[in-house]
Parts: sequence; structure tokens; C-alpha cells
Amino acid sequence: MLNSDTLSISGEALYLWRKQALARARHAGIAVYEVDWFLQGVSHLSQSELSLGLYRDRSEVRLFHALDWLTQQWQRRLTERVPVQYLVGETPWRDLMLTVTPDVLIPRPETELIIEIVQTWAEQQGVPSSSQVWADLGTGSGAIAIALAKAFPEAQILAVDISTTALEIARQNAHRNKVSNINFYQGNWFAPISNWQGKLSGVITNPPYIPSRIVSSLEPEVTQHEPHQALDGGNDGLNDIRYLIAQAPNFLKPGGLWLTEHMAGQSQEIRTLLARNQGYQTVQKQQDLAGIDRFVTAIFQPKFS
Ligand SMILES: C[S@@+](CC[C@H](N)C(=O)[O-])C[C@H]1O[C@@H](n2cnc3c(N)ncnc32)[C@H](O)[C@@H]1O
Repeated sequence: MLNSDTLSISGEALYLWRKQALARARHAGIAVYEVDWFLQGVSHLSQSELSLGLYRDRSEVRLFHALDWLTQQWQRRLTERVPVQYLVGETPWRDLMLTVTPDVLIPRPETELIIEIVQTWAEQQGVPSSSQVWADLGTGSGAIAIALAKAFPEAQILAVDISTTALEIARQNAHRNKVSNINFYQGNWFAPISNWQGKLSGVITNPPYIPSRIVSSLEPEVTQHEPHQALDGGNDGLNDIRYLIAQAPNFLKPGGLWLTEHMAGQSQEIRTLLARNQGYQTVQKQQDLAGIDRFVTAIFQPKFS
């Protein structure tokens, strides 16, 4: 929702607008379900009300913008390939509603699983929530940090990003989702949290991991609209992950969790990097819901502990 002003049009007018938008989406090769994502973002209508046309007979349907605005924005979706989430300015993610602008990566559904992995691990460890300190490195919209803050309301969450503008959105999202147990830090990975050495229960990250040569060949929605800084992981995509593997042992408590998301095909290389580092034990791959190896976890267990 971009503003709180509402405008009314007849259900029939919206029905005709939607019909035309669906036809134009089909013609442009854009998935037709995106029309309803868009309309849900600019109205209070639900997916089923839209798809079943339940609003058609209403004399008034409230919209957050005039129909002309909708037409203009839908045109930007079709011709400029702006993602719907940036057009409506928000996206659902887990049980959160997050503000998104082109300053932040649109959080992806596969990333949602990170929270389950961390929760399962924390339950197995039996560590009291009040003594936990989790770092979300490369927080972007704040998605992971905020979901962790809700999952562990007594824990402390450190959310780091190099992008000042992304951090501003992450702060807004924490406020919007009513969590207050997050501290935000701007800077390069561990640099702004250097006083947390040896104190973290877990280092959780979804860093840039796309090989540089591939970035420009991704869909225009990604390459032309999402922040490059969120995507490009250098030559083999692993520059940041390599750095984070090397640095995390300085920051994790013995027994702490290391977790990264990664691109399909990178799991083995990441596990090898972790296994070569003396500090990590129990290196494991984890799959996303599509059965693709998507995450690697390890436990920091220095030999002397
Ligand atoms: C793939 S995005 C992940 C965003 C968010 N965590 C998510 O899952 O949707 C990577 C994030 O890392 C941040 N980033 C890139 N390089 C960084 C660095 N050197 N230090 C801290 N953050 C960095 C980017 O600004 C971006 O927000």
C-alpha cells in the first residue's frame, strides 16, 4: 500500500480493468496471476474475491489509487518489467508484510525456510531464548532479522547491511511488524559488530551469491530493478560466502550455528570450504521446498573448546 487515501470505483469498472490487464499480461508473456497480486496490493480485495469476481456487483470498490494510476503502473510492469512488489511497495513474506523498494532485494519464498532451520536447531540445543544473539548479515528488507525477532522475542538480533538505504527500509519494516529486539548496523559484514566477537549464537546470512557473469543474464525484473549489490557474488559467486566462512569463527560462541543460503549448484563447494576450516563441525546441506540444495549449516566447534 503506497498511501492511505482510498478512492472508489464501481465493481464493474474494476472488473473491466482486470479483464483488460489479464489480456495485456497474456500478450506480454507476464504470468496472469500477477494481475491479482497487483490488485491485492492496491485494494482490500482478497485473491478469491478477485478470481471469482465477487466484487463485480458492488456499487463501490475502494482502491488506494485512481484507476489511471493503476493503468500507468501496470504499463510499467509490462514494458519496463518492474516487479509487482516494487509497484505496490510491499510483499508478503512468511507471516509478515514487508515494505520493499528498489533499494532492497524482494525477499524470496525459499528464504522463508531459514527461520524453520534456525528454530529447529535452537530447540534441539535447548538454549534459552533470552541468552541468544543472532546476526543477520546482509539484512536487506530486514526479512530474516524480523522473522527471527518474532520467533525469538527474548533474543537479541543484530541486522547488518552495507547499504544505508536498505537499512532504512529494514528499520521501517521492524517498526511496521512491531518488533523491537533488533539493532541495526551499517557496514561491511562483521565490521560494524566487531564488539560482538565470541558472543553470537548464530551467523545467519543470505549474501550475494550469483556469479558476476550470470547477473546480467537474469530476467530484466532482477537485473534492471533489484540492487546489484544484493546479487553479485564475484567470479564464482562465492566471494562473500568465503569471507563469511573465514570470519565467523571470530564471532560465534563455541557451539554456535553458521547458516548460509546459496545458489543451486554451490552446496558442495561451500561444504568443502567449511570442512577445510578447522573451526566447523557437523557441516550439513539443507534443501528448499523444491528439493534443491539451498542452504548449508555448520556448527562452530573449535578444537580447544
Ligand atoms: C541477497 S540480499 C539478501 C537480503 C535479505 N537478507 C533477504 O534474504 O531478502 C544480500 C544483502 O547483502 C547486502 N550486502 C552486500 N554486500 C555486503 C557487505 N559487504 N556487507 C554487508 N551487507 C552486504 C546487500 O546490500 C543485500 O541487502
